[in-house]
Amino acid sequence: MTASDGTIVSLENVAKHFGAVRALDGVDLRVDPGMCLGLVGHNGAGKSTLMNALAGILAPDRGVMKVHGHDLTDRYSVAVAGQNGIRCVFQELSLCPNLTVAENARIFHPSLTGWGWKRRAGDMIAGKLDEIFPGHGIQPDDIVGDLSIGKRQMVEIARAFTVTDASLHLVILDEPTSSLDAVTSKQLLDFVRVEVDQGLSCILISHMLGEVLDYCDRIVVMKDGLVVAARAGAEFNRDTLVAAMGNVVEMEEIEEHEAREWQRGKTPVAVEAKTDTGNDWAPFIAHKGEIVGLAGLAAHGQTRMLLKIYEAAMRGRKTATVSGPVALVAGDRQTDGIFHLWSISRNIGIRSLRGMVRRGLIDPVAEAAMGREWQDRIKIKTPDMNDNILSLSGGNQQKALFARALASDAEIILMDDPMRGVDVGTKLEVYDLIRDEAEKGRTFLWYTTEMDELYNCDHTYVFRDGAIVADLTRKELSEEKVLQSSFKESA
Ligand SMILES: Nc1ncnc2c1ncn2[C@@H]1O[C@H](COP(=O)(O)OP(=O)(O)OP(=O)(O)O)[C@@H](O)[C@H]1O
Repeated sequence: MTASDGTIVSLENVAKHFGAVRALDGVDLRVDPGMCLGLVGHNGAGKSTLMNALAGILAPDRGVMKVHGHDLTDRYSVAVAGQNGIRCVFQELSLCPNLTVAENARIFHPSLTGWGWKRRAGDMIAGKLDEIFPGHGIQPDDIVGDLSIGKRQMVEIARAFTVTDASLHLVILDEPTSSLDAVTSKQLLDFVRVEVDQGLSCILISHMLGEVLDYCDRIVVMKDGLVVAARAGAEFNRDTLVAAMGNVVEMEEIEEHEAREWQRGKTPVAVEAKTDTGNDWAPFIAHKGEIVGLAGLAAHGQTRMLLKIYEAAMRGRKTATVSGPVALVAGDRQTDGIFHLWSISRNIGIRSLRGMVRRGLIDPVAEAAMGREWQDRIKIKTPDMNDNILSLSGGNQQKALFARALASDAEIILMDDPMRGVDVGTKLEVYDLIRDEAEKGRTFLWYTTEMDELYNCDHTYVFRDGAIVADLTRKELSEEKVLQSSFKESA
């Protein structure tokens, strides 16, 4: 059932307020069949709110929502979106962690009933995973909560593209590659392109501007709840896109990967560890003041190494040698990072409580002062730091986790893919902050799925199958070398 103009969805003048925050301030958006639409904007610009409205999760305060030309404003809901072939892959993944991969797939398909439904659901999701992510290594009977965040993201994406009886018209992908490595991200984006060429439509929300520029037919830029630019993808380049987002960063800054002066071994060892495999090409060593990268395909032992070091420092385990207090910026912020019931300020201050306790109680003035300082330093977008942490956009929650680690007394900071969902302007500021703190003697161990971020590191260990397979200096580092090491024996 398609209206005469062929549009899948059109939103007119859609607004949504959360108290004083105008998350959407009158947005128009239109998606046509066979279109990959890129949606970009700074953290808190309103992208996820707009997509939540489109997925039927949030009811707008005003505006018109039309699907296939029909005005559904008054009766729009998740069920109506689903019936009209609109699905969403959420930034904060929506899988049930206690169910298997197959059972999670079944949730989207009520028609999968009767004898053998589990096997059929398993075959369906396995087939889609094979199609999108060949070599994914996920089994239909895996419990979702046991999977790494990258694999969970893959399951959530594959599930969104499964089809049984109802047809699929539009898949909204909210930062789908944020936990995927370069190889898996490309598999997904190539798949999306094929689907779009066959008539499906996708909305791709991403802070990876290269992805949006390379894969989207049309790009819409949001700023402070408004659409500020909407043009054919080919009419943008990185400069004009960054400028449209309202970022004051210059392109040279983004591309500048100038190595800092660093002589390895001139400072004492801060961390020494080995993987469990016994196959390491080099021991894992970080010196005081060093920025050490952890690279390779996702879930090849990088997070395990960070947790091993964390446990050695926090619980006195002999799994690694650590010279001082550590703080961890968790990669899976919903599960391991934020305290969901607490305010933003308390979430930041929790790692520094010792310095804030007066007569056995947390000093609210000190806590608020720390919150305000970090709000200014890394621009956490909120009207009130006493608001609940969940009132922040995804990228702003991630900034709060950064602030927690940097505000603490930790001499060693472990970062597990810490820039998930952080916008381009903030990233550059955080990179500078990390450099400054390293100059002052802090040690950073930085696992990242973003190749470009490794250029901020003094040297980089590449992991494969749980072992260290290469140790690249800043000068030796290249995407090709990291990929080579990720697939071959050593580099
Ligand atoms: N449930 C909520 N309660 C209060 N404020 C909210 C809520 N959800 C979103 N907001 C606010 O609305 C604004 C837009 O948030 P949204 O999540 O849409 O941004 P975004 O563009 O998706 O950001 P990011 O790139 O960080 O994911 C932000 O200022 C955010 O703090």
